[in-house]
Amino acid sequence: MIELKNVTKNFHQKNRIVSALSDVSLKVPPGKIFGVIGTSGAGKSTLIRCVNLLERPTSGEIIVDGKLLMRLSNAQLAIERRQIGMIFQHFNLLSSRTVFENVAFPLELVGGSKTDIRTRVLELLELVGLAEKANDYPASLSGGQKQRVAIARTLANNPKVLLCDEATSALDPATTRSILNLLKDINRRLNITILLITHQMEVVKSICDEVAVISHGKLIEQGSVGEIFADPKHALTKEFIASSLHLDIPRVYQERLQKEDGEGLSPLLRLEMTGKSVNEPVISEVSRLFDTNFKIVSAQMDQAGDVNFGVMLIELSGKRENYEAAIEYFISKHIKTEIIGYV
Ligand SMILES: Nc1ncnc2c1ncn2[C@@H]1O[C@H](COP(=O)(O)OP(=O)(O)OP(=O)(O)O)[C@@H](O)[C@H]1O
Repeated sequence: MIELKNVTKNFHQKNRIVSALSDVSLKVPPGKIFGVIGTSGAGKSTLIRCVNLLERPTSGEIIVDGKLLMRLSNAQLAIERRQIGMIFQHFNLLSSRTVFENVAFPLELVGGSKTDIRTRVLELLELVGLAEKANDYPASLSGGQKQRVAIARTLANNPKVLLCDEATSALDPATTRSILNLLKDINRRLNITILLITHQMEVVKSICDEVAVISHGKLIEQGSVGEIFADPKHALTKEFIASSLHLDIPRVYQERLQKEDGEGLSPLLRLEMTGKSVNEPVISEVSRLFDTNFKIVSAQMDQAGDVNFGVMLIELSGKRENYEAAIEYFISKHIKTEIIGYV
């Protein structure tokens, strides 16, 4: 549905050239959610703005729904852009218009009877769960509600493609989840293809089917979310995954934590499970095989694509030789195991 072929974008700044995208190629199949993740300045915004030609690539091709956008006249491009919705980090609502009027705006631009517009706007507000806010102004809405209005507005003309430019970056975690759920719902119910850019692996993990990692204007790795989480190749990809596997050591444990093993102490282990880790009840096996006991101190287990992964802190107790064997066993099962200390 969306294809970027060898897209390069250079910006000319005074007497130097900034290379924002370099030979970027990707394909987003119809009906899929594709995420592009990268750190600040990697070229994410430039990439997504190239898809609807808000930025014109220096070279390469942009193909959306079979049309080579860079070869279209301005009039043809204006028509094609109606198929491409876009939402932004800061929502970009019109502050002097009510929620209803914001959503009606794109419909007024293409013409239509007042009754048709009203019916469509109310249907869209229902879809995003904001029917009761129709007459409110954006200033009185929360960030999440503003993004819902922006989503309703961009869906007004039935786009085939939705571009999301850091759509949840300005939102708190709970609101982020509700907006991501809404995007997933829209993707399923309306079969809209979504391309999103983000710096948060959480976003990729929760709704994307496929992901590409961008660094210094180049795509360094791409694949299905399951594949990438199971077997990340590039150090940056590993870092992004690790950042989504964060677990704090509870304060009572931090206070008791010793660097060295000693009489009466037990190791505190950090176990990281990825797609390579075997899907077996390893912890209870360890307990049985090596006569050790374990206590789960904290855990964050999740699913990305079809891969189970997560991180867990456990306190192992038993004889030293037993827990050493247990650690060996975890490692043999491809569970990344680290002794944080002894408690
Ligand atoms: N209009 C412009 N003129 C000159 N340089 C630009 C322009 N837009 C972007 N750049 C440069 O291109 C590179 C990529 O910028 P871009 O905004 O695409 O990155 P990003 O990954 O979206 O970053 P962020 O997450 O911080 O928004 C940066 O070096 C940036 O300074």
